[in-house]
Amino acid sequence: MSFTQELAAHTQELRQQIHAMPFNRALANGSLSPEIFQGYIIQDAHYLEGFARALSLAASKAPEAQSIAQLAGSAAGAIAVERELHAHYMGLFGVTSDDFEGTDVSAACDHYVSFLLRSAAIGDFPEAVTALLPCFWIYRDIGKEIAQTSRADNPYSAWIATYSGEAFDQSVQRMLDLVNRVADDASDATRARMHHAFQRSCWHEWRFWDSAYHREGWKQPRPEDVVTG
Ligand SMILES: Cc1ncc(CO)c(N)n1
Ligand SMILES: Cc1ncsc1CCO
Repeated sequence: MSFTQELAAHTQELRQQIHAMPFNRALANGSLSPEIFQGYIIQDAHYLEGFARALSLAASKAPEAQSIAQLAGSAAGAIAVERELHAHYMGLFGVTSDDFEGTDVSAACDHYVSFLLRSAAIGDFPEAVTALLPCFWIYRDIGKEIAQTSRADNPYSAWIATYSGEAFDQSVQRMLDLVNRVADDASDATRARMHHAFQRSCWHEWRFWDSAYHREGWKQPRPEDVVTG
């Protein structure tokens, strides 16, 4: 079994739960509320910028030239997707740049990006690339699965086409190959840290969609929890 197959086996339940989320079911049949998608796409624009920064940091730590180019290329790819997909949907749903500028990053988005940046900045290269893998892999799984059932008139078909498409598939495959090569040379202790980073990022993927679906911002102190007198 390859290392990435091991990662998949250890996270099977959570990844299946992600497929079953109401956000993804509604995206698949086109019934997802435009307000929810709008909130999601604004957070995802923030996310992709942070993700590209984390990829660039990981690129700077790569042990050989080919991986530097691969990770930096994915960083450029993420910014290109951010521009195209987000401009398309922001136009379609009437999100203005003022709406975007005026929407603070959500707690879930901030937490995920902080985790990726911390893994890339403080973790070693194996940990960094494994933390970054679910962003690629889970989106390809979800994109391909949804593409099988989605109708051509689905309002979210541009999103579905991006993540089920050939170009994205190639970058996901290169990332899987990279993580498998890194794991081949890694000690048991390093592999254990890679597993942990992967599980954390899978959880963040779940949380990002859950938070978008429930339109969560930043939880605040409850009045009833404030003790007076
Ligand atoms: C939260 C999130 N994870 C992964 C991707 C795909 O890169 C994305 N666009 N957003
Ligand atoms: C992971 C990822 N997500 C959107 S673009 C991209 C990199 C494509 O190379």
